[in-house]
Amino acid sequence: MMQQYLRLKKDYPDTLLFYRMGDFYEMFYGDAEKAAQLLDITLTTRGQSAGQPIPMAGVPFHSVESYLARLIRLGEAVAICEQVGEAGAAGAGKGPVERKVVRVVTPGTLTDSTLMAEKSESMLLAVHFGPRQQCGLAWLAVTQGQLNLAECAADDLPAWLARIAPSEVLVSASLTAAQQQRLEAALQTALQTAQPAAPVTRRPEWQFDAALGAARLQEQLQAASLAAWGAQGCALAHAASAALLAYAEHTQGHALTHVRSLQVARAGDLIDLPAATRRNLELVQTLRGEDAPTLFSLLDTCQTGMGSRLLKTWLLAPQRDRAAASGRHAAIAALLAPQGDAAPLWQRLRALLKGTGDVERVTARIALAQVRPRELAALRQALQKSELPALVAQAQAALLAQLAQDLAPPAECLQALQSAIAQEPAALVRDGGVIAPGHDAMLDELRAIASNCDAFLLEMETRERQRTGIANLRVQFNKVHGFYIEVTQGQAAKVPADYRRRQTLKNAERFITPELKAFEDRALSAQERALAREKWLFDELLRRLQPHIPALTRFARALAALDALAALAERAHTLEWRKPEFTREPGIDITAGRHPVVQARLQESGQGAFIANSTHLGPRQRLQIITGPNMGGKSTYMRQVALITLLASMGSYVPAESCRLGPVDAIHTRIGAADDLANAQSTFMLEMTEAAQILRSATPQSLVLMDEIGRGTSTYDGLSLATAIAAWLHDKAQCLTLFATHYFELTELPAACHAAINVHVSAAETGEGGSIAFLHEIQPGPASRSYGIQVARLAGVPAAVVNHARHVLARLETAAASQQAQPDLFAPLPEPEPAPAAEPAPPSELQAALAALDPDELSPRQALQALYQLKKLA
Ligand SMILES: Nc1ncnc2c1ncn2[C@@H]1O[C@H](COP(=O)(O)OP(=O)(O)OP(=O)(O)O)[C@@H](O)[C@H]1O
Repeated sequence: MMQQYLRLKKDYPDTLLFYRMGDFYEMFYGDAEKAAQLLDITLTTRGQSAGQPIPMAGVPFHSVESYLARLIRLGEAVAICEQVGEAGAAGAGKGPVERKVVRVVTPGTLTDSTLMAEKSESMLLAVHFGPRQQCGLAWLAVTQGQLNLAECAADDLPAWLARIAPSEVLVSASLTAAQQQRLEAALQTALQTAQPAAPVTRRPEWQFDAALGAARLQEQLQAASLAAWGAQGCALAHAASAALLAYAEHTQGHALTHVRSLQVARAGDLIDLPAATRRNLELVQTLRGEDAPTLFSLLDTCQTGMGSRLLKTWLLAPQRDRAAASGRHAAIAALLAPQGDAAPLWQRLRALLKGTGDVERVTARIALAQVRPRELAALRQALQKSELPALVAQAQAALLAQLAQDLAPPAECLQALQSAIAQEPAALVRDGGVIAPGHDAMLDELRAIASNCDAFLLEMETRERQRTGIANLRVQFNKVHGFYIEVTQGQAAKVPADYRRRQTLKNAERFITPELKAFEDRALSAQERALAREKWLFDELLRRLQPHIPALTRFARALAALDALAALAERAHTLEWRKPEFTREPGIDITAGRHPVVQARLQESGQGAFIANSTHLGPRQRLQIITGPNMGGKSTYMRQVALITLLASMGSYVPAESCRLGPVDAIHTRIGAADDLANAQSTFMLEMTEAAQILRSATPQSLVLMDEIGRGTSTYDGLSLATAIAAWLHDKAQCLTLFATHYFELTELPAACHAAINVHVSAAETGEGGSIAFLHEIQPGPASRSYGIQVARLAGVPAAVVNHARHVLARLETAAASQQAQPDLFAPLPEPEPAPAAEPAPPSELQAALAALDPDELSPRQALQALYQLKKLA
C-alpha cells in the first residue's frame, strides 16, 4: 500500500495528498506533519518503512469539507485520492484496491458550493511575463462559462490584480525569486485583504506557450479562429491561457466543456477604479475590512448568490461606454412601471426568484461531472418557473426582452430531470433514493424485491410461530448480522432441527434457516444491484444533460441579470432613488444628492435626517475647494459625489433628485490614510505615492477626490504641496476635482484659477458656551473660520485643555494680524534663479575622461571599452 501511496504522491509533490482508506482520508510523512499542524489533528504513526515508523494523520471522510475549507483558506491545495477499483478485484485478490487522484482542490479552482463564498467568485489567474516588460493575463472562474484575456505593461499589473481579485495566481516556474516577490507584494496591495493574499502557484515553463495557448483556446471555443472575439493578436495572453486551461483541467480531472465564451478586456474599456478608490469609498469592504456597511451591502438585496455576484461585477467593473448602463436604467424603469392594479414587475419577479438555486454553479458542476442529486433537484425547480419568461416579456425594455428569450428553459432538459430525479433525492448517489420511481423498470423491480422484505418477514414470522409453537418468535434484520429468527432462551429447546444457530445473546438465541438464507441473498443482492443501477442511471442523466450546457449557461446568466436588475429596482423604489441621465458634455450635475450608506446609518440609528446637497462640476467650474469644520460633512459630501457617479455608471438609479453625468474615465481618491504597515510605508509616503499616481493619470474626464492632502507633514511643507497639487489639477490635468482642506490659505486659489470655486460646509455657533451645531449643508464661498477647538470640546477633551487651547489661539491670531499680510501663495512662479557661481574645482580624472569622449564617434565596441574604463576610474 505504501508503494501505491508513494507512486501517487510522486505526481503531487507540493500538494497535500488525501489518501482514501475506508472511512478516512489519510496523510503520511511530511503531509501528515503539515496537516497535523494546520488542522490541529492528531499525528500518529502506522507501520514501518526502512525500520522507521511512518507518520500518519487522517480526517473522517464525512466531514472532509470542513477540513478542506480550512486548508483552502490557508492557501493550501489538496489532491483527493479515491478508491476506484472494487475491493478484492485487484490482481490475484492481493494488494491494495486501485486508487486515483480524482481532483485537486485549490483556492483558485473551487467548484463545491460548500467550500465557496456564495457572493464572490473564486478566480484563477495566469500571468505570463513576456519581453519588454509586457505581461499576458488569462483568468476564469471554473464555475463560470467565460474566459478572460488581457495584456498590460508590468507596471500596470497591480491595477489589474485589484480589478480581477484572483484567489490563486499561476506563474511560470522560470520566474525569478525577485519577480515572484514583486508579484506577491503587488497582490497584497491590490487585494487589501486581512487574510493572506492569493497563493502564487508555479507551473512548468513549457505550459506558458503562445502557440499552444491559441490552439487550446480554439479547441475550447470550438472555433477555427479567435477573430470573432478580437483575440487573435495577443500572444502573451495566449501563453497565459495555455497554462490556465491546463491547470484548471488538471485540478478538475475533467475537460471544461462549459467554458465556451471569451472576452478580451482592455484597460481603456473600463472606468478606472484604483485599489485606493475601492478602499476609500468602501465599495465592498469597510476600511476595517468588514463586509458591511458598504455600498455593496446596501445595494445587494438579490435573491440568489449568482445575482449578487453579477451585481458585484457591475459595481466593480463599470464600462466607460454607457450603452450597457443605459440599458439597465431602461430595464429598471420598466420593472418599476405601475401595472394597473397588479404589483409592479420587480415585486412579482423577486417573489418568483426567491429560493432559486445557484443555477450557474450547478451548470458548471454538471459539465464537470461533480454535481450532487439535490443540486439537480434545485435546477429542476428553477427550470419549472415557466411564468418567469412570460412575466419578463411583458416589460418594455430591450434588455429584458433579450433576457426573456434566454430564460426559456431547454424543454428536453427539464423533462429529463423531471423523469429521472426523485422528488426529494438523497444527498449522495451512493446512499440510493436519488432516481425517481417509475423512471426505470429494472430499478423499480430491484427496489420492489428489497422493499417487499417487510411483508415477507411478517408472513414468515406467522408461519414459524405456528410451526414451532413459540409465540414470541420474531423474524428480523439488522445491518451487522443480516436476517435472523430470534427466540428467547426459555424457548430455545423448542426450535426445530433445520434452525442453525447464528448468535447467542444474554436472553435470546438467533437462528437462520435455509429459506431465510436464500431470501437474504436475494434481498441483499437486489439492494446492491439497485444502488449500482442508480449510479448508472445518474451518470446516464448527466450524459444526457451535457448537450444542454450552453443553454443552461445562458439561462443562468439571464436569471442572474434579472435578479440583479430586480434588486436595483427594489433599491430604487425603497430608497427613493432616481434615474440618472447621461450627457455628451463632460461634467457632473447632481441635485439634492445623498450619501446612501451614511443616510441608511442615520436612519437606522434615528440620529436625524440626512441633509441633501447639490453639486455642479464642469469644464468651467472643475475644482471645488471645500472648507469647513471637522465633522462638518466634507468627506461625506465628496464621497457621495463619487458614489453617485459610480452608481449611475454601473446602471443603477442614484440617491439624488436628479443627476446628469458626462463621460467618466476614472474615479481617483486620496482620502485619509491608515499606515500601510504591511508594505512598510509611512502615512505620508503613501499619501504622496497615491497623489503622484493621480497627478500622472487624471484626465479632463476623471473625477478626483482629495481629502486633506499634505496633512501628514509639517504645515509649510503640507500647504506648499497642497497648493501645487491643486494648481496642477486645475491647470494641467483639468479633471473634475473636489478638494477638501483645512489650509485656509487655499481658499485664495479661485482668485487665481478661473475654473475653481470655494464651497464650505456650514456650522452654526449656538449659545454662549461656544458649542457648535453642524448643518451639513454645502454653501458657496470659503468657511469663515474653523471650529477645531469646539470639536475637541464636543469630543470630551478636558475643559482645562480646551481653555488653554483657546488662549493659545487668541495669541496666535493677534500675532498673525500684526505681521505683514499673508504671502500670495498663488502668485506666478518666479523665473528659476541662475545657480550661484561656484569656485571652479579642477576636473577629476573621471571628468576629464568623460569630457574626452565623443559618443557620436564611437563604435559599439569602443563604447563598451570606454564604459569599462569609466567604471574603473569611478
Ligand atoms: N449631509 C449630511 N447630513 C446629515 N449628517 C451628515 C451629513 N454629512 C455628514 N454627516 C454626519 O457628520 C459626520 C461627519 O462627517 P464627515 O466625516 O464627512 O466630516 P468631515 O468634515 O469630513 O470631518 P473631518 O474633517 O474631521 O474628516 C458623519 O459621520 C455623519 O454622521
